[in-house]
Amino acid sequence: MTSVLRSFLPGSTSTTRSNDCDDGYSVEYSFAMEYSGPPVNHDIPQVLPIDVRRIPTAAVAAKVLKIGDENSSSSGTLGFSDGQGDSNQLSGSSDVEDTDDNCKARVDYDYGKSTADLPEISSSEEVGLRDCEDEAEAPGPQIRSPVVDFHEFTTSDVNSDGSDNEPQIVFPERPVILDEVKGLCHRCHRKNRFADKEACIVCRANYCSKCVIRAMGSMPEGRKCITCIGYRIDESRRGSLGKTSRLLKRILVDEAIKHIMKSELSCEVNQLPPHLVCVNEKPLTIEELVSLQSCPNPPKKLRPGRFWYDKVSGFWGKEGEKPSQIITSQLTVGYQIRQNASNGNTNVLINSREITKRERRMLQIAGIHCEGDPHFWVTADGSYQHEGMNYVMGKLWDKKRVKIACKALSLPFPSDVSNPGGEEVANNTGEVNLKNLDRKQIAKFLLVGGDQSGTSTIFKQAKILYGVPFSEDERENVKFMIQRNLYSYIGIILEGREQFEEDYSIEMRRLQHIDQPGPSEISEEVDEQNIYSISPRLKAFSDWLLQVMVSGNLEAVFPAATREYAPLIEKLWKDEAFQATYKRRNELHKLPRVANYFLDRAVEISRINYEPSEMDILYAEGIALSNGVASMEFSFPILSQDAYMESDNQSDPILRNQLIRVHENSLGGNCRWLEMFEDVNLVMFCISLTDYGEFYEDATGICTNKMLASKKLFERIATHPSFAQKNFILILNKFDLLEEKIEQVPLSQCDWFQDFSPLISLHPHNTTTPPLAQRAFHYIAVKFKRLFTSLTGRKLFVAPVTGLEADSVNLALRYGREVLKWDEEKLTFSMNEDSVESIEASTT
Ligand SMILES: Nc1nc2c(ncn2[C@@H]2O[C@H](COP(=O)(O)OP(=O)(O)OP(=O)(O)O)[C@@H](O)[C@H]2O)c(=O)[nH]1
Ligand SMILES: [Mg+2]
Repeated sequence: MTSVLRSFLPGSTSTTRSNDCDDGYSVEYSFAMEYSGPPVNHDIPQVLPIDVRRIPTAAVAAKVLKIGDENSSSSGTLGFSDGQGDSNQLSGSSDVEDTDDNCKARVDYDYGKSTADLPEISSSEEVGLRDCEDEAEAPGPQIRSPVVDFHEFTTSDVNSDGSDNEPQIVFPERPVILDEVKGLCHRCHRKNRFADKEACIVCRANYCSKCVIRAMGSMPEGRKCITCIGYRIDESRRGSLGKTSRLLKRILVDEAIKHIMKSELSCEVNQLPPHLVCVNEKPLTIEELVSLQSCPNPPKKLRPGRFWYDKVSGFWGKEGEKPSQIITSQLTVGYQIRQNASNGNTNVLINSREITKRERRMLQIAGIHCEGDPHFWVTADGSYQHEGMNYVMGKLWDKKRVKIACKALSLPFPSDVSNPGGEEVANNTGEVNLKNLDRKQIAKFLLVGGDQSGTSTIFKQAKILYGVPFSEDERENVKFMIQRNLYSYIGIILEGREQFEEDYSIEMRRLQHIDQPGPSEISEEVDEQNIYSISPRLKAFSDWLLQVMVSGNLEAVFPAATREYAPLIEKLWKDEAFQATYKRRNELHKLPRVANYFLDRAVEISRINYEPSEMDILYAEGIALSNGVASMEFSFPILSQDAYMESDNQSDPILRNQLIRVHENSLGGNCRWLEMFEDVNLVMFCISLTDYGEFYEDATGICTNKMLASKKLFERIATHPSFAQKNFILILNKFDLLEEKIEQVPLSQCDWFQDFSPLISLHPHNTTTPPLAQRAFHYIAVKFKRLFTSLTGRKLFVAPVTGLEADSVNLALRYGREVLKWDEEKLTFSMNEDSVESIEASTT
């Protein structure tokens, strides 16, 4: 039987179009295409209005391309009819061959302008047929265009899987056309290898920009030659469905492209034929395919083929191969999984499937014993147990080592561990996805240390460094703490003033007594001359403050009393006696070093409207902000100086880190709360380098060296079962203070450091020997390294730090990140070696 192609051309029926699409043509025409016919099972007639640009000379509205069931008897004949119903028969075209009773075609164009303005359109081009004239002129080999070959629609096209389901229509296939000459347009046969071409997604025939619209019409099923409409796409082109091309962008307006791409993706005939996807040996029905493709975590780039699916765990793979993906579990697709679905030969079963060697290796890395041919039951969340036992042994996906192992062994790992099925991903916005990403990649650092070791300083420094803002509450708390501390520093100075005043009086009296031994008027005179004496009002304030401090009520009085006493601080600051004492503040041993930083701005800080700067917050000492447990998330910014580093070493801002600071006191007796932190990746243990020369009296009155106390805490944490496999970095903090202290206080103050005997150069200008502080640091570091190795058999990393210096803290934290990276690389490397070995062993 013959299909009839009809061109409906009002006014002019068979003109030849010079199909120039040069730039500069801005005339648009629109046309619609309607197609109906049995091979295409369209419920709705496809009428697609399309704006086409750059069609020469006139505004043309070509509309309605219709393939209908007319003239079914005219074999080898093209029928054209004009708008008035006249028809022109173009017979003898051997290119036209109809094999389908049911196929009908009519091509109608409606030009909105007078014939003078019309482009010339050849009779056959609307349906993508070879233009005889073009062919005659066309250079190069004369390749004949594909024949119009409508598929015979038979009952065999109705696919039935034997189930009760409705029979499914199987769309016909068309052989692809393999051009022998590259760069040839299939319609005009002009050759230009460099010009963009558009290929038919069914037969792969290429068309140049001049011919594409003529060959493909309004593209109701996307980029198909008109003769390929109703045919299944070439599966190798599935990946490009819906992705527009440069050529289309050049010749069509955005709206039209959008429309075509939408149709290309959504029209029924272009969908993956369900019967070609076989899951657990069962060809899918359309319903099964839809449920598979619309599940929250569908198989990626699904193509026709044979697959296996473990519906309990969600593992998915090609038949005879290892799993390639974890899709949503519990989908009702396919038969029961076969034991040899993935061609495993390990005698280890997961959900009735014998797993592959790689999977067994992954289980071993996860610490799961695979001896004795075990049968495991693994659910979608990674919970695993021995088959038949009601005891969950653990969760695969919670183990970091498993993630690394899967990466190294090219095994799938759930994209979102907390939700392996991906339900949330499907329902939520990008914000949630970002959170998931963060959760996935976060590296946790636990910063822990003893009293005054500097953990809160390092924590605050990290906040400032990585732009993690202090909250309003934190700022307010620190403000009050700084103001309270200020009063305590002033109290210490006032206490010192009393002492200096008394010392001064005694000295003056002694001197005057030497000059004029005699009665008591002298003492009154001495008191008046005492440079450390203050006015009665300030004296009253001083007495009150010292009293508050002695009674331990400073916290109760301040910050409430700040407003009231701020003016007095200003007065005090101007007072000569106070200033004289302040000048001698180095003699006041109770005054912390950091006090200088705040006392220099005492008047400003005591004001009610004082706002602490980030530096103030950093320097603030006392119980606030990071008292107890504090946590922050951050990422390392890529620094410009990193540019010369290998790209691998550059920190990726997407990689998130979490710094958790915890003080010894928050760990409870025997550090029993430490197990709360068992999921951290790195422990940063902080010790103050000045501890070696400091002592404290415990509750029983025994004097203990602080370094030994820190050592004890270190031992306890290093050997804690929760941290048995963790990386450790020892932060030796307050290096700046060590530099000063080591010159005055020998390291041997601490019993553990008795054998520190650095060679001291006799030459004062010797520059080859490192400074004493450096050697002391090195010595302490080695002491701790040996201790750690003896306790754990592992390696300890050590970093010198000055908590008050940003660079120093930055380096230490980046060092931590590097340690984690090395660890991951080491693991990956060892696993790769192992897997290569095991794969080699299995193949030999
Ligand atoms: N000079 C100097 N001072 C430091 C350094 N690190 C911390 N400090 C100071 O040492 C004191 C104690 O530091 P913190 O960070 O509060 O110590 P901590 O670990 O929080 O200990 P607690 O305060 O007992 O909780 C503060 O006054 C800090 O300003 C440092 O590297 N150099
Ligand atoms: Mg502190």
